[in-house]
Amino acid sequence: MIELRDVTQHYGVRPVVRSVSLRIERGELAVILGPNGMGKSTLLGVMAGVLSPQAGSVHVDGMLRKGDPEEELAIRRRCVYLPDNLWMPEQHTGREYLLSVGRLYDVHPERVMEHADQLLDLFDLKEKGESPIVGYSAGQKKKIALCSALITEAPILLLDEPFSGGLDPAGLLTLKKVFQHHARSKQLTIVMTSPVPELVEEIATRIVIIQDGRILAQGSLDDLQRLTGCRGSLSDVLERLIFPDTTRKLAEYFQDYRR
Ligand SMILES: Nc1ncnc2c1ncn2[C@@H]1O[C@H](COP(=O)(O)OP(=O)(O)OP(=O)(O)O)[C@@H](O)[C@H]1O
Repeated sequence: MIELRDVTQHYGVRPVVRSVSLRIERGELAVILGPNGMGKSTLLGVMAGVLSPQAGSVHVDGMLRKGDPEEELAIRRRCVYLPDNLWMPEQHTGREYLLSVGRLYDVHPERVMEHADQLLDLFDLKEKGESPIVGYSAGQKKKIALCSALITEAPILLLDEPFSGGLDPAGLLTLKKVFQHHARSKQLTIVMTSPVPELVEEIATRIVIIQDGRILAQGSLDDLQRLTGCRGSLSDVLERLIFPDTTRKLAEYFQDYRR
């Protein structure tokens, strides 16, 4: 379980996350959704402990984030955080990287070996996994980064834009199915950011819509549809909530274009 209590995060004097309170239960697949620059990655960074909020607190399974050093260590063992642009040791092969991350998280060596094979196969990296990461395409690097989060078998995954970075349709589908399975069957808590509703609509059990660093609305798609009175897709719901002017602006633009 992850709980944020009245969290505020500034860059310099500028508040980017403003008084956010949020509770995500075990087994939930929560998506922080909103337009670019609204504070999604910052909010995730606060949950991950890479940023220290100026006000408020973060609790993971009842332990205070960045409080007692032993509790912080226990939290780090339970959480894996994947930033959008993960640094990876590019001279090593994808397989070597996965094995070292698995060891770091104390996964049994035999299990790590077996799981690395399965993940490389699942994401079509069986051959590529044997060569240095430096020679991977952008999508292949993204896949290895995602595999490195999965190989930890950590119960809490914090993922910044896991669906971005050039994943192919097979990669996107695989990732969605893996996330759904892990949340439902293994009761993993998965929190991810995304600016694109279409990519997360079918898997999110909770959608947290962020605008200007505040939670505008949250709940299941059903909840958000009820709130907005819109029975359409998540994209339609988001348009009602955040982009009510988009259709008008497009009409005006095309009108001007014809002149
Ligand atoms: N290190 C930083 N220093 C100063 N300002 C920052 C820093 N990181 C982000 N910001 C600013 O904070 C705001 C929120 O950024 P953030 O990356 O959290 O948004 P986001 O919703 O994740 O955006 P995107 O969808 O584009 O990834 C933006 O205006 C951004 O310019």
